Amino acid sequence: MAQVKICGLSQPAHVAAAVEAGARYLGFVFFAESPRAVTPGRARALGAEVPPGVARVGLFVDPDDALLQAVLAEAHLDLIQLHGAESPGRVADVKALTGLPVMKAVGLSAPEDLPALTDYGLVADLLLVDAKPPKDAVLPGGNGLAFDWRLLTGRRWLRPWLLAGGLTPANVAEAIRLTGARGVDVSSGVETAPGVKDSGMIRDFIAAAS
Ligand SMILES: O=C(O)c1ccccc1NCC(=O)[C@H](O)[C@H](O)COP(=O)(O)O
Repeated sequence: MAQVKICGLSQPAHVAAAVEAGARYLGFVFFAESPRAVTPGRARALGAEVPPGVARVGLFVDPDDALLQAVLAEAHLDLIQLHGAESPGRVADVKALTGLPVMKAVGLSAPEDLPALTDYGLVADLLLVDAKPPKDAVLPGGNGLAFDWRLLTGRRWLRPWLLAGGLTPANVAEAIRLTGARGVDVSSGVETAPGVKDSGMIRDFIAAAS
């Protein structure tokens, strides 16, 4: 079974559905422009009853130190996800500042994008291999866009990685088969509208990734 991250959670029922179905990672978005954004207090409450072995992931986009410190002062997080244009040096700085492992998202659309996975693999603890967002996108992730999974054929990186981008209950099994991913991440593929998760879709996604 691939490990599953359900990203952009904001409601207790959806956290419960994800945990009961076997999610390994729960993502909370700290990016104001996102329809999935939560406050640190909300994330703290959502993560309060999470059992050991399920990681609470804080998703940030080019955060400054003050934001990271403010969120961590209130919310209990186990992992930081950086989903902006953070450099490898900034990834290392965030690890040092927070004392938490960092997952770096890398957007792919063409073979030229692949070397970034090697560069970030030197500093990040985990990699999130996502679709590169369109140039006019408001959000750098969570857009429901897939990339050509064949780009990953035969590739290996220095760190464990999760596949993301346009995954749904209907396509995740095929995505895992084609890429060999041992972890998958979904946001809009388990929603009925932007930011509105669906417990049944969460369960279906995790079952299909098994
Ligand atoms: O989900 C968001 O709103 C978001 C906002 C800003 C940066 C990243 C964001 N999501 C990133 C994720 O981790 C998504 O799960 C990943 O990009 C896949 O999204 P989707 O294609 O919608 O499943």
